Amino acid sequence: MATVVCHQAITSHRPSNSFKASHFPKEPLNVPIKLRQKQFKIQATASQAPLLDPVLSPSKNIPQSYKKKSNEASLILIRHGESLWNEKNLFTGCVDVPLTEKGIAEAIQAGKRISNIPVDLIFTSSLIRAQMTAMLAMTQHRCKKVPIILHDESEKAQTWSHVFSEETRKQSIPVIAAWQLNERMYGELQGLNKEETAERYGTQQVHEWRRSYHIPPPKGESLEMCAERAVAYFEDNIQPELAFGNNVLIAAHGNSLRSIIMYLDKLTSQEVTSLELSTGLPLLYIFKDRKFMRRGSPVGPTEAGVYAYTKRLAQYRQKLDETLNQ
Ligand SMILES: O=C(O)[C@@H](CO)OP(=O)(O)O
Repeated sequence: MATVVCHQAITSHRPSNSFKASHFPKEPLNVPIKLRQKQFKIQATASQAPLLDPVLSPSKNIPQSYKKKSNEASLILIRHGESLWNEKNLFTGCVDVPLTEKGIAEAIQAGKRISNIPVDLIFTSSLIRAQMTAMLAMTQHRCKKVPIILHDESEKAQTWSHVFSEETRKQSIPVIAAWQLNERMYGELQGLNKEETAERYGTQQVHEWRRSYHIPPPKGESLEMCAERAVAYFEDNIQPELAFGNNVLIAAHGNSLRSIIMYLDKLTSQEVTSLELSTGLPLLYIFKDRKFMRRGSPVGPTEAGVYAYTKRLAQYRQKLDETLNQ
């Protein structure tokens, strides 16, 4: 299988000038500073360690910010549940529409399926359907932590959303909303009915707009253009977190996730044309030794197979069982 998008070396990120150097604990260079700034903000006056999962954290006394948490991490991808425009069969793209009742149920079901898989950090797009999906899925997680959206749109938003209790911080999961993970911008197709558009322009033309890698819809983004921002964001902000040992959940969209999966699975531009993602379906990857290993879709919390993915995941589930049975 040819490699279209190569795994690039993880680059270091320097603190921006606007942030005082003294605010930065020494960290592995592969930990994105921007993200740590955000984490730091939520940690406020606490220990300055990264947000840790107490279940996975080997020792609560060692400042975790100074060492890699683990050489293995889980990555869960979820396409949002059905939206009101999916239901109406309209091209949606970057139009910000919410989930339907069915979409809400799908998100909750996805949450049940990943409820025993560790999540330390959540990335969503800036669109409500992805954010709703992440939040609803997390209501089912057995860790019972609270997902908290980090607001960095202004200094004031950052300051006003500080959390001043370390205990509370430990019981929370930061949620980072990034426009780069938004759905592909569908240009002049946004709001049009898919079936009517196929009748007007021909099935073949509409299929090329929807699924080809290089061909953009009128005044919109091709999958290639979408990949330029979504995969770059993944490489710069998400992969370093996985390399650090943080377990990540990404809730995003059909096409932004297709571009990320193309990168993870090293699909060719031809192969990605037949990649379809169902709404609300979680997909699990294990990141180890700088490689992504696809593990399919977790079936459900009661299925034994889910816990056989890796020793680390089995241990996590066992710890959850012990903690919750106490
Ligand atoms: O309308 C959209 O934004 C997308 C995802 O729902 O549609 P398509 O499957 O055609 O890429």
